[in-house]
Amino acid sequence: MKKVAVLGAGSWGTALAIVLADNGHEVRLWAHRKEHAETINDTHRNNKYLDVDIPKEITAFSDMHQTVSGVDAVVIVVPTKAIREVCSELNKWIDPKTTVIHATKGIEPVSLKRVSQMIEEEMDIHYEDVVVLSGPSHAEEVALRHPTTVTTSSINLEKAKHAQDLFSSDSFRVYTSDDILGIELGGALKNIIALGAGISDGLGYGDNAKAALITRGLAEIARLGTSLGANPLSFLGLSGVGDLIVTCTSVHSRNWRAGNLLGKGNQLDEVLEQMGMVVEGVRTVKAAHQFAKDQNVEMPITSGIHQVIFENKDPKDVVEQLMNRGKRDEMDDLAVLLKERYSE
Ligand SMILES: NC(=O)C1=CN([C@@H]2O[C@H](COP(=O)(O)OP(=O)(O)OC[C@H]3O[C@@H](n4cnc5c(N)ncnc54)[C@H](OP(=O)(O)O)[C@@H]3O)[C@@H](O)[C@H]2O)C=CC1
Ligand SMILES: O=C(CO)COP(=O)(O)O
Repeated sequence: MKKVAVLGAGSWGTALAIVLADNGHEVRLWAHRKEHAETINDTHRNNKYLDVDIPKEITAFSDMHQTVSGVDAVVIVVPTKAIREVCSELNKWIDPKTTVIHATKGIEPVSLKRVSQMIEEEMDIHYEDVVVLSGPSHAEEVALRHPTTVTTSSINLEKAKHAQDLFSSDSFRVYTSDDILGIELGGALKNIIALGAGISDGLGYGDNAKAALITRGLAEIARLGTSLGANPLSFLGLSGVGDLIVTCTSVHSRNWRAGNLLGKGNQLDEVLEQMGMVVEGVRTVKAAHQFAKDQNVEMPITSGIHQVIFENKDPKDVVEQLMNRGKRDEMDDLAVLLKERYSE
């Protein structure tokens, strides 16, 4: 049995805390609001975020020092916009030997940093030692112990394996990878495509359109990721196509649901207010749009979703624009990227 701290008491932090508690670990779940931690301890429920009973082995805290003292691992699961603030506080109290895992899916606008890079900037930890946990895993299903598969990835494979050992169970199968770049990008960028799948459904389009978005979305994710140095095969894995499928097709997905409301004609502000939970794709689309320009990589779907969300463009016009792009060979650029990578 290990002591593990989970920072972030939203839906995903709570579900991951349950996986760890089921594995016999002593789990400390940190909430940034004192009243939130007290409610979890008093009721063993976290109703706003997840409709399940929380095992007694999980204790909620709001004091960071108490939360992380003596733990073997810390799992950071706050929204991307809170990563820097939480990590800079964590850095005051964490023992340098502690394994640092994050399960957040986003890219920071303007700086274009991935979460592991933000962690390195805010903490006394080498980037190589940070672990990400990512894959097709809706909190609602994980909390019901439905079969789920994810990947833990770090340049330091020993750390990725440590995370694999902590989380692996009968219902939660964990693979490892050393391509943290590809795993983080896959997990973050799929949220943009899920917004698009929701918009498409909201407009009344069907399964053909969604399959097109998933497949061509994967192509542009792989295009950007490979141009940044990720292993193209990672995008065929759990944190690539796996997470794209689950997020674009599940009613649990907040990104899909937000997109669906946008497609039905609602305004972004009212959609986000209605959601009440984090919709990471909205900030990530800003970052990816900038990334694509900087890298000179074509990301037409991302650009279209940016136009709908931030440039007030009618989604139907964006669909028309996507359908009427110049004719091309399906594998054009991907074949070139793969050839470049494997020709040495
Ligand atoms: N939900 C899911 O199924 C999955 C989510 N993820 C990823 O996990 C990350 C977290 O998402 P999720 O748990 O779903 O989000 P939720 O919207 O369910 O919860 C967000 C949590 O973060 C807290 N929070 C907000 N701001 C801060 C802050 N400044 N400091 C500390 N805590 C803060 C909120 O607290 P309060 O409300 O009290 O302010 C709330 O407890 C995201 O990157 C998401 O993409 C990944 C896989 C699956
Ligand atoms: O990442 C997720 C599932 O793997 C959760 O996606 P949403 O944030 O869209 O709910």
